[in-house]
Amino acid sequence: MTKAEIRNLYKQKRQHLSALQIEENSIAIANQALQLDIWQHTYYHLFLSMARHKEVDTSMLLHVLQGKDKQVVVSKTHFKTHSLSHFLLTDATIIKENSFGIPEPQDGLEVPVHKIDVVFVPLLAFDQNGHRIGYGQGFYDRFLNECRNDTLKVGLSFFEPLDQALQPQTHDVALDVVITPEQHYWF
Ligand SMILES: Nc1nc2c(c(=O)[nH]1)N(C=O)[C@@H](CNc1ccc(C(=O)N[C@@H](CCC(=O)O)C(=O)O)cc1)CN2
Ligand SMILES: Nc1ncnc2c1ncn2[C@@H]1O[C@H](COP(=O)(O)OP(=O)(O)OP(=O)(O)O)[C@@H](O)[C@H]1O
Repeated sequence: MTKAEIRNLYKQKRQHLSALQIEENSIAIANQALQLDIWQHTYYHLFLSMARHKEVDTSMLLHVLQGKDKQVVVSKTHFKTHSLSHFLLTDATIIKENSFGIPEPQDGLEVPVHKIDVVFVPLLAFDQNGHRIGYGQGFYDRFLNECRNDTLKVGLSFFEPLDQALQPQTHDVALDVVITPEQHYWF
C-alpha cells in the first residue's frame, strides 16, 4: 500500500468506531500509559483531540497528567506555516476549537520547544519501527525535529502496527513508544 492508501484506510477505520468504542479504547490507552516508565519528567505536550476525526480522546490522559502535577503543554496550529506554537495549560487558559475542529489555547505563556520532555503524538498508522503516518502536512514531523534528542515521543493509536514497514523520509522522526488499547510497543 502507498502512504496515501494507508492514510485513507486508517481514516476509514476510525470513522467506523462508535462513540462507546472511542471512549473505552481511550480509557484503555490512558491505563496502558500509566504502566509505562514515562512519568519522571516535567513538561508533557498533549494533543487536544479532533472529535470529528475520531481521534484518541486525550482528556483521560490530561486528567492523569494533572493528577500527577505535571506541566501540560498544548499547541496552537498555524496552517499557513505548517507549524505549531506551544503554551502552558493553566486554569486561566481559554481553549477554543479552530476551523479544523482542533481545540487550541487562545493565548498564554509560550513554552520553548527545548523545555518539552515528553510529546504525545497523534497518528493515523504506525509500523514496527516506530515510523508514523499523520495527516500529511508535516506539522508533527517539523515539531519532533525541533525537539531535544532525548525528548520522549509517545504515539497513541486505536489500532495495532502495520505489517509493512514504512519507507522513512529524511524529515521523519521515529517514535520511542506507541500505546494501543491492548498493549504498547517500545522501538
Ligand atoms: N489533535 C490533533 N492536532 C493536530 C494534528 C493532529 O493530527 N491531531 N496535526 C497533525 O499533524 C496537525 C493538524 N493537522 C490537520 C490536518 C488536516 C486536517 C483536516 O481536517 N483536513 C481535511 C481533511 C481531513 C480528512 O480527510 O479526514 C479537512 O479540511 O477536512 C486537520 C488537521 C496539528 N494539530
Ligand atoms: N522538518 C521539515 N521541514 C520541512 N518540511 C517538512 C519537514 N517535515 C515534513 N515536511 C514536509 O511536510 C509534508 C508532509 O510530510 P509527511 O507526509 O511526512 O507528513 P505526516 O507525517 O504524514 O503528517 P503530520 O506530521 O502532519 O502528522 C511533506 O511534503 C514534507 O516534505
